[in-house]
Amino acid sequence: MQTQLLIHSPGQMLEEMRAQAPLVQCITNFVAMNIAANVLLAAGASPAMVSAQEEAGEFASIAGALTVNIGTLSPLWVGGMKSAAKAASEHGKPWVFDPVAHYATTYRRAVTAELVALKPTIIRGNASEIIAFAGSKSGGKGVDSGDAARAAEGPALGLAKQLGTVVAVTGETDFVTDGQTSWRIHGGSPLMPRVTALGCSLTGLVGAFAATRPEKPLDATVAALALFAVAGEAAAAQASGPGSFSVAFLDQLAAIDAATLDAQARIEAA
Ligand SMILES: Nc1ncnc2c1ncn2[C@@H]1O[C@H](COP(=O)(O)OP(=O)(O)OP(=O)(O)O)[C@@H](O)[C@H]1O
Ligand SMILES: Cc1ncsc1CCO
Ligand SMILES: [Mg+2]
Repeated sequence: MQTQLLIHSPGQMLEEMRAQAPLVQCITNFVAMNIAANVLLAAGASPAMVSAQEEAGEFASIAGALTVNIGTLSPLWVGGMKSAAKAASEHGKPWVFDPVAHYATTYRRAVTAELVALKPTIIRGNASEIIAFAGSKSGGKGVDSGDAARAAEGPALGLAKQLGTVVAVTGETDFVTDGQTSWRIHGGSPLMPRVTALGCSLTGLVGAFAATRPEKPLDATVAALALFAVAGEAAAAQASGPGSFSVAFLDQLAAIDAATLDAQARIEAA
């Protein structure tokens, strides 16, 4: 499709990311911790799950990027999330926010407002999460999306303009925008939402690409989503269900090279 319109092709970004193997600080939930670390390692990055308030800010100053995910939120997490986000901003490091089910409870809404005020570079969520930011009623059920990704494109654009961040909505088709330029990424598989925490893991991978090209958060996000889409499609072709998909997906994240990614990514200007 129109990959050539991106300043950096996803393949070129993948090569650069693997050459750098960036250190990505992932403050993610208890469910995602293991699969997210494996996804980053398979793709070629170096994850570190460092979240304690006593060290999260200091660590953010040495990491290439920070990712923050509120999936299993409790007071234990919040101090570390905030000090890491502040330190990342102060040191000019990109940070990615994954607002898991932020609409579900008063507590999640309050913590989300505090984190958004710390100016994430990129927000990555499913359709229900992005729709809820626009104040519209979303169809989400807990952490799972209940809305079509297409329905979240308008809210994503509005959110990107309002906050001056890159916003990515994932689902059957992904949509990424910085409020000016927008892309759709096709591919992936319906098996992906049947394996827990792949979205959380993708947020970590967005962090890895953003660490590689901190000055290009839009292109970096597109590259991460394109790698997931191509790897997901290839893994589904070999899988007989969510279990074997999960294994094949990690193998594909490691096996896909720059040329394959550029040849198979289906990226459309939106
Ligand atoms: N129906 C689908 N068809 C193709 N790909 C999909 C589909 N649903 C999700 N994906 C892909 O799955 C990955 C994770 O996105 P998803 O929207 O499921 O995240 P999420 O809801 O935040 O996940 P989680 O909270 O379980 O971590 C993305 O790469 C997305 O493109
Ligand atoms: C299942 C689940 N519950 C809280 S976080 C999480 C991982 C997917 O978001
Ligand atoms: Mg999610």
